[in-house]
Amino acid sequence: QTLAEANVKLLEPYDTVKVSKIPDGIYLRSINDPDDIIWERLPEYRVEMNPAFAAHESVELRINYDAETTQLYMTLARTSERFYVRLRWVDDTRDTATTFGRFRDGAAVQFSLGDDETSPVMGDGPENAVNIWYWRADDNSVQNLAAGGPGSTTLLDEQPVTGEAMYFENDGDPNEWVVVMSRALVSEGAHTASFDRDIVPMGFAIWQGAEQQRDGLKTVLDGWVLLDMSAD
Ligand code: HEM
Repeated sequence: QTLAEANVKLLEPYDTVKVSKIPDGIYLRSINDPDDIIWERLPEYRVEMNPAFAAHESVELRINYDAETTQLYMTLARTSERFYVRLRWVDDTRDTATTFGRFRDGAAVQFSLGDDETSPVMGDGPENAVNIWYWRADDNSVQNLAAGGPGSTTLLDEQPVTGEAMYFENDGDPNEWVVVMSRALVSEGAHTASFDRDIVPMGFAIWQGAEQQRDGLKTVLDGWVLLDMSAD
């Protein structure tokens, strides 16, 4: 465990975490600025990410269950208008294109549209769907998706989620991606997660492009983190 890890609280699946409130009148330099000083003032947490189990055979052939768990660092915040998640993780290489044997880096968060009984494996059927925000390093955009289990990922008509990423080549320390995604708290549309709830179950996925990760081949949090939205 590095010093950086020791200073950041580890969240286990099904832990509750309070979403920080950014006071009214405080603004980021730009809407999703990954490098804004505000992030240093808010608590950061981490979760341990493990390879997603093989949902189909082609994943089984490529998966490396012995791979070390990776750490995903996160800051969870809201203003009176928007919800923000800032993700940070070590990645030696910046993969922004899909070429032979290499794929783009990516990150996604998912929200249960119901409670934490919904499957954290991207939901389970149309009645137990999830809303996914999916950032990809190739076009640096965030897609607003819905899924009711692996293989059912659908691009939604409404695209209210925005994001921005920065890749830091750190002198002496490992390189890392920092990605901020955000959305207005109030957003219309089918399969759009509501933040007007006491508890919002949230999940996480990371794709390391240099390790051929794409689709189901990725690291995930095995379960939900329960967002406590009550801060004011
Ligand atoms: C054990 C857990 C999981 C398994 C077994 C799994 C499996 C899969 C499979 C088989 C696919 C390819 C078919 C498709 O596009 O639907 C896929 C794609 C995808 N998954 Fe998952 N998944 C898991 C967890 C997650 C989590 C936690 C998230 C988000 C936080 C997520 C987000 C996505 C996204 C965005 C895609 C589309 C990727 C692309 O277009 O390259 N998954 N997953």
